[in-house]
Order: sequence, then structure tokens, then C-alpha cells
Amino acid sequence: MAQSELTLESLAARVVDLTTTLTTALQERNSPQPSFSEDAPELLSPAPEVQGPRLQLVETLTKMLHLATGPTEYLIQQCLLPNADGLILDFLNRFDIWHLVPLKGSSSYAEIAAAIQLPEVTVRRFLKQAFTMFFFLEEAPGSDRIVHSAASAYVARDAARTAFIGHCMEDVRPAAAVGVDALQKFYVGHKTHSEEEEHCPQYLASDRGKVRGKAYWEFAESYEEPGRPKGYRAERFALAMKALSQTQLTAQVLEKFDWESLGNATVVDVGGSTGHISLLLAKAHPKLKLIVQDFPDVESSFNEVITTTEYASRISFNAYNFFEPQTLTADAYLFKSIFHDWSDKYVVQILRNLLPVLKSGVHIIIFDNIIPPDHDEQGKPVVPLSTRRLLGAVDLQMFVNHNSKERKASDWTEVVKRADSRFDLKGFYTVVGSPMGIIDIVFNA
Ligand SMILES: C[S@@+](CC[C@H](N)C(=O)[O-])C[C@H]1O[C@@H](n2cnc3c(N)ncnc32)[C@H](O)[C@@H]1O
Repeated sequence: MAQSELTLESLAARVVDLTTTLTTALQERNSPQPSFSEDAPELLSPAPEVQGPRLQLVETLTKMLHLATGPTEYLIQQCLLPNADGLILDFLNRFDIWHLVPLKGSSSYAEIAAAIQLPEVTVRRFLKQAFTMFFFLEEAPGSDRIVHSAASAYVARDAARTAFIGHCMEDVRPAAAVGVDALQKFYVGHKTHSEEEEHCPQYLASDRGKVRGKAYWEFAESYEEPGRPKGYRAERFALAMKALSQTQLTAQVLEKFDWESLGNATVVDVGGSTGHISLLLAKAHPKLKLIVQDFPDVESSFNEVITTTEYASRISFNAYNFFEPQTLTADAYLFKSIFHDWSDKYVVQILRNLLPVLKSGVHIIIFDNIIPPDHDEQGKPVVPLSTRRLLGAVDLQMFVNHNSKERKASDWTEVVKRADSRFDLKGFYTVVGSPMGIIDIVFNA
């Protein structure tokens, strides 16, 4: 049905159908149903029979909400809510309210205010807005005591999630605020989009009154402020990547490549950060040896994550700058969430830096977002609205932070072939419910 023909009633009927399909699929798998409570399931089953109707339900409800809201209220909301939502999320995270309310317990407004040395009246004002975002709630309406909601408990349970919020609120938000300034300064009057890294909002953003003026990675490594160690933003970013992985069916996507077919193989995880992807591979494939490459400063965080695990003997660290020629010989090179940080010009350089060590048959495995087409040949949307919105947001975040972009299958083919015609694209593999996919490339000398 065309969007213009949708009515509240037709949407409501579809909501009922999809709700039945989803709850039945969960029951059949003995999976818990979603709930508002602190111990709500963090992620519904990854099975396509669950993820398919779940995403369609979210889309149908979103459309229904849009109709019920109407254009007047919608515009007011769009102008006011993003600023307020960002402010609240930044407040909850920087003052670590997540841990001032105990899981399975409660805290009073006065206790929270005393712990963060803010006036109680201010804390009440900010928390009141947080409740409307489903973060925390009063123990009972009007109560003086605060308890966790499903969403706030989810954040409190894992430091990677607060790291992800910190990255989005403190690294990206100031740059997004000057995104249009960057368009006006660097892009107006040009026919093509610049491939230069310094033409991104990150360069114009400021922190505590000081303009950044440098690339994100350099900024994250070198930034200091009173009370925080130099480079804390880089360490936080590494942890944030772990949180993002938890939401993208990472293990399922990773297994779309037949790792067992490599036999007793060495895999280099280029830009592998603290090694959390290599850890997944080491657990699932005992014959693999993994080498994580990243900036030298990442090694201490890598050691914290990997050395205490039983897989440490098969995962090592190698300090390497991927803008230098590769020196390690391996059976496969994995690039997980690397290339979306770079415009085509730089992707080509990074791929060409593999050439000195490549032999025929070596795999280059790109694990990254693969943007689906907007519509099929009949004009029907290919992916649900919520996925399109999130992918669009990630794409813009790449512009804001790096002047890079997310890529469709045809963009991937084009940039890989631009790097070297001997890179043979064997296939694109995706999983329902994840924006990410595997691109398998084999080098043909
Ligand atoms: C988006 S993160 C991806 C990390 C990891 N592969 C994952 O998926 O979680 C990009 C990584 O590339 C690393 N990186 C950026 N520039 C690099 C360079 N020139 N040489 C080596 N690593 C680099 C960063 O330190 C970071 O760990």
C-alpha cells in the first residue's frame, strides 16, 4: 500500500498481526518477551523469524505515531527534542548517574545530588526529562526514590555502553553542531564531494573553547583536560566499538565467511583495536592464529582485554600504521569497521599497502556496513525504516568525524577495483537484522 493511503486503522490492524507473529516466534523459541523492567531481555532472539517481524512492527508503529502526532506537533518535536535528548544523555553519562542508582535498588534525589555536587532542584529537573526518554523512573509516581528502567539498567551493566554514549555525546556532538558550517566553508560551489579529511566538521569543532583543528584519530590520542588522562578519548573509543558490536549481530555476520575453509591459518585483524573481534574468531575457530594491528598506544588496552583470556596464546598485537606498506604475511586480512572511516582515496591507499605481502589466493575480508538500495525494482523499500534511519545517521556521523561515508555494494566494488584490478570480489554476505555484512575478496596475482 502506498504511504499516502495508510490510515490509523490500516496501520493498527497490521500492528496487531505483527505483534502476534512476533510474540509467537518468541514463545516458540522459549525466548523472553520484551518488557520495561530492569531485567528486560537486552536483545530479542537473532533468529530472522523474530528480527523480521520486529523491524516491521517498529516501522508500522513509527508511521502510526507520525500520523497520530500530526505535522504541527511533529515540527515542534523535531526542533526541541534532539537538543534536549542529547543534553540529558550527556548529563546522565558525564555524571555517571547510571551507577549512582544501584541495580535492584534505589537512590533518592538528595543522594544523587550530593554525590555529584549539584543542586537537588537541578537534578530533579534533568531526571524528569530522562524519565520521558525511558531512562530511570520513580519507584512509584511522586516517590522520592529513583530506580532503573530497562534502558538505564542496560547501560549500567557494561562500561562499553557508557563509552559509546561518551563518544557520541562528547566526540561527535560538538562536531555535528558545526556540520553545516563545514558545508558552507568547504563545499558550497563545488560539483563533487571533497575526499580530503580536513574538510569535515571535526576540524571546526571545539572543546572547552579550543578548536580541534585536526583529524579525529590524532585528536582522540592527544586530547587532554584537567582530571582526565591524555588519550582517554582514544581508549574510550576502543571500548565504545565493543558496545556497537553488541547491537549488530556481530558474531552472526562474522560467521558468514567460512573461516574453517582457511585451515591452520594466520589472520591479521587490521585496525583491530583491543582485539574483541579476534577474540570471537579465536573462540569459534581453534585452528586460527590472530594478529591484531593498531596504533602502538592501543596495545595496553589490548593487553587488558586479551591477556587474561584462555585464547591469549593465539592472539598477538602488532603496532602498525595502515598508511605504511604491510609487513606481515598472512592467509587473510580482516578489516572490520575500518573503511567506513575513510573516503575512497584513502581506502585505495590502505588496500594498496597490502600488495607487498599478497600472494594468490589470500583473502581480504571487509566487515563493514553495506548500504542496501532504497527501493527494489517495484519501488518497494528494501530495508525497514528504522534501519534506513540508523544507517543514514551512521553515514552522517562518518561525514562529521572523518569526511568518509557508508557504501552500497556498487560503491564497495568500485573502490576495491580502483585499488587494484587483481582484487576479485567473491561475494557480499549479510544477515537479517544487521546493517553489516562481509565482503570477501580474493587476490589473483
Ligand atoms: C572504527 S575502529 C574499528 C575497530 C575494530 N576493528 C572494531 O571493529 O571494533 C577503527 C580502528 O582503526 C584504528 N586506526 C585508525 N587509523 C589507523 C592507522 N593509520 N593505522 C592503524 N590503525 C588505525 C583505530 O585506532 C581504531 O581502533
